[in-house]
Order: sequence, then structure tokens, then C-alpha cells
Amino acid sequence: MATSRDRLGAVEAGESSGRQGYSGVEAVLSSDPATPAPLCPHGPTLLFVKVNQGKEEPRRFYACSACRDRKDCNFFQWEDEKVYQLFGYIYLFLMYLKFIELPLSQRKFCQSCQQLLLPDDEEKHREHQVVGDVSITQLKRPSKLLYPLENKKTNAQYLFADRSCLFLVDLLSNLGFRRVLCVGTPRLHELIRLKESGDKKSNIRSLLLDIDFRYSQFYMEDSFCHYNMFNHHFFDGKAALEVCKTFLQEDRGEGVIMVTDPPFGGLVEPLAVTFKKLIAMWKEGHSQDNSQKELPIFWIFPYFFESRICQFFPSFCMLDYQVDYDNHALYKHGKTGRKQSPVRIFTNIPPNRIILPIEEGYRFCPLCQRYVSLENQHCAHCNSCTSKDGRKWNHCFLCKKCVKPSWIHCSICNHCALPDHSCKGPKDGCFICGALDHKRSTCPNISTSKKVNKAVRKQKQRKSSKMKMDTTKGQSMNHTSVTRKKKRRERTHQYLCS
Ligand SMILES: C[S@@+](CC[C@H](N)C(=O)[O-])C[C@H]1O[C@@H](n2cnc3c(N)ncnc32)[C@H](O)[C@@H]1O
Ligand SMILES: [Zn+2]
Ligand SMILES: [Zn+2]
Ligand SMILES: [Zn+2]
Ligand SMILES: [Zn+2]
Ligand SMILES: [Zn+2]
Ligand SMILES: [Zn+2]
Repeated sequence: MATSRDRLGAVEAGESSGRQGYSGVEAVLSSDPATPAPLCPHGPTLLFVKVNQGKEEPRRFYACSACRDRKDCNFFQWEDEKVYQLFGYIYLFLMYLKFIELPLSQRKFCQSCQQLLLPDDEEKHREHQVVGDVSITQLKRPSKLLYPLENKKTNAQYLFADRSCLFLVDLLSNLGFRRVLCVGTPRLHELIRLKESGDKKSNIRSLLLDIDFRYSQFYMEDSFCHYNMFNHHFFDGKAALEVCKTFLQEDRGEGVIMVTDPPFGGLVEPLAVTFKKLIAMWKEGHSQDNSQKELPIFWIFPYFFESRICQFFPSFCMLDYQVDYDNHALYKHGKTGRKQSPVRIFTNIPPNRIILPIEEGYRFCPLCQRYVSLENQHCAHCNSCTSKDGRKWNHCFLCKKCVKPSWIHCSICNHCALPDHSCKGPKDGCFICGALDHKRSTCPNISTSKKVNKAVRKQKQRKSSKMKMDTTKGQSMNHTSVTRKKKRRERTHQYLCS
């Protein structure tokens, strides 16, 4: 919390090399384990020391362990100034109580430090970007006050568009849930609380687990735990773990659901391990007769992770609902009709209980007993509504399954693929006739090669204006994890950039 650009400026002044954004400094590896490092939104910070040639004792400071660039995380705290850590949550919450009692004109928020300011603090933030007149409504929507963390490597914080968030809150309430464990869903958490305080009928409570420490300014420890979902770590130790446990086990575990929307760059396996630990925590509070029951879960993630998620949670199915985000242009509805979002809800709740909004283009398929996208047509051969991406898919009789509309059956590869894919085998044959001694551009079965090139170009143009994710369930999972990771990154990149 005690970030300060001024002090950092002093450290950096006159330095030229070293850590980017913190030049002329080195990490202190053997910091005293008895003194835990303060936390930034990215977890425990690292201790650094300014390398100086002078004789005086260098002053040490804490900075973010994850972000190499100060632009991504400007946390800064001198080692000998550990004020906030001593008081932790209590301090922050007392500060919050003081804050809401101030007259509107004195309620200020420092955007540079991402921190609520009391009048005494103002002087320190004089040269920062400070906004005034922070209303109670704003305080109840911290996800709109704080800027979304956007560091791609550590934490891309994509926040739900109101439409999707309202849909989720209504759905949870219609399904009869009374408690929601929000794992990495700060905006859902605040909307549940907002509805709860406004509407007496809905009495849903919410507990947020998130790595973004900035939220602890706005919530007491019974509604926010600083948590790492990749290793099931509660930063505030046993007390926080107990809060979570009590929340899950209340009412003998009845009426609770976990909703999670992890960063998309995250790996499925560590997340699955963590979620199984949370499930086990919920189960501990059960009597034996309930042992068959599962903790209801909504796991929000891109559709191309379907096979991976179902590998760990075989009872999960993927809903057709497309989750939209505020701060990601490609995940939003376009001005003209729907821009496809690749993000879906994976759940162990029977899909026939989940009504998707007809006005947003979903319909009920009586054969599949679930709501599907309007264009997702029931295939008589597959006996299922097969589309994964919301477009109409076509059945290929050779592959014996439905495939994306942009795919064509390739006689060399013996399965459907994009027209301009490179075929397997020792040589890339001709896509048109399958012969190995020429490419499609010189195929004798087509009058002029120009025609083909033109057709291919056109197809490419058409394609690039549409979606471009080209993996189906079950494919691409049998390589080494390194190439898999790389490929997935590439695929996501390809999708996001198309
Ligand atoms: C893709 S965003 C989802 C936000 C959600 N759509 C919302 O609007 O409420 C991912 C969320 O997970 C949190 N997060 C990222 N890494 C995390 C970690 N290792 N452990 C816990 N939470 C994490 C982020 O702070 C962020 O709130
Ligand atoms: Zn940080
Ligand atoms: Zn400030
Ligand atoms: Zn169907
Ligand atoms: Zn089919
Ligand atoms: Zn085919
Ligand atoms: Zn091929």
C-alpha cells in the first residue's frame, strides 16, 4: 500500500543500469525469514538494495516480485517503514470506517497508489493522480474504482460486462444458492453484495478469494481473503483459511456454489488441484449420507479448454452461454450483432436447469435438454448440438463428426482442416487433388493457378474477419507439455489477434 513514486524517483536518480524500472538495484536474496515481506497485488514482494559506491549503509526497499517493469506494478516500501503490515486488515478496515464518515468532498482516492486517502495522507500524494468526491456507490463497486491489472504474464484482470455479471447473479439466485464462493471474481462479488443490500428478497452472501490485495481496503476479513488459486495459499494463514472453511461448511454445506474465473494464461492442472482442495474442504462438513454430492461449481474459461477441464472434472459440461467482458474489446458484443466471445461456463449443475436468455440468442434444444446458441443446430448424425463456438457447424461423413464451417475434408490428412493448412506426411501434397508432386497453386485440375490463389485469398479474408480458433475437443493434447503450452499460447494469440 505504501507506494511512493517520489521515493522511487530518489532511488533511481542518476542510475543507469540494472533491473528495468528499478535501475542500480539488486535483489537481496537472504532477507530475514522472521520478517515477512509486505504484499503487493502480486503477492509477497522482494527486498531490494540500491547498489551504491559510497560508504554509507544502503537503504533497502520492497518492490514487486512479479513485475519487472514499474509501469505494471508500482508498489514501493522502504524496509524500515513497515507500517501497514503491522496492522494489516484491522488497520485497513478502520481506515475504511473513518473514510466513509468523511464528508464527500474529503473522500479521495489516489489512482497512482490505488489507495483510499485520509486527510492526513493527502500531503504525501500531492503530486499523484488523485480523484475526489468518492461516493458510497463508488466504494461499493471497487472493481470500477481500481484499474484492472493488465500485466499479461502475471495477471490479466478481465472484468465481466454488466450484462454477463447480472446474468450470473440472477442465475445464482434462481438456482436457489444462498452463498457464493467467488474465486477470482471481484466484480461478481460486489454485484452480489450490492443486490443483497438493495433487494431484501435476495439474501445471497459472498466471499471473495483473490490475489489482488487492493481489495482488502474495501472488505472486512469475513468477505475477502487474499488468496493464490494456483497453490491454494491463504496469505493471512490459518485465520483466513478458517473463514473460507466456515463459509463452505455452513448449513452442512447446503446452498453454496463456487464461481471461478481464473486468468486465462493459467494452467488447468494446478487450478484443478486447488479446486479439488476447496471441494474437500466443503466435504469435511458433511455427514456420510451426503458423500455422493458434489460441490456445485461454475468454472468460467475459454471453450478450447473443454477437453482439459473435463479430464479433471468428468461431471462438468460446457454451456453455450458466451461470457462478455468490459475491458477486452474482443470479448464484447459488437455494435452490429454479436461478437463471439470464446469464454464459457463449465459446470456440474445439470444443464437443463440453466436457462439462457432467449433475447440474447439462445434456444432450448429438447433433444439435448439444454439451452444452446441459436445457430448451434442439432445434428441428427451426432445426436447433439455440436457447435462449440456459436456458429453453425457442418457434419462431415468421412470424419463422422461435425466440424467448423470454415473446415474442408482433406484427403491427405484424412480429416477436416482449414483449407490452407499444411498437410502431414513427408511432403505437402496438393490440397485440391491430393497428388504429392505439386501444390494446389499449380494443380492441373484447375484451369489457372491465379483462380486458386484468388479463391484462397478470398477465403483467408473472410476467415480473418471471423473467429479463428481451430482446435476441437480431444485434439492437440498429446504432445509434450512445453509444446502444448506454446501451441495454446499461439492459438490464443491467433484468436485474439484475428
Ligand atoms: C480473468 S479475471 C476475472 C475477473 C471476473 N471476470 C470479474 O469480473 O469478477 C481473473 C481474476 O483472478 C484474480 N487472480 C489472478 N491470479 C490469481 C491467483 N493466482 N490467485 C487468485 N486470484 C488470482 C485476478 O485478480 C482477477 O480478479
Ligand atoms: Zn506487484
Ligand atoms: Zn499516491
Ligand atoms: Zn440438440
Ligand atoms: Zn454431426
Ligand atoms: Zn472430414
Ligand atoms: Zn491436409
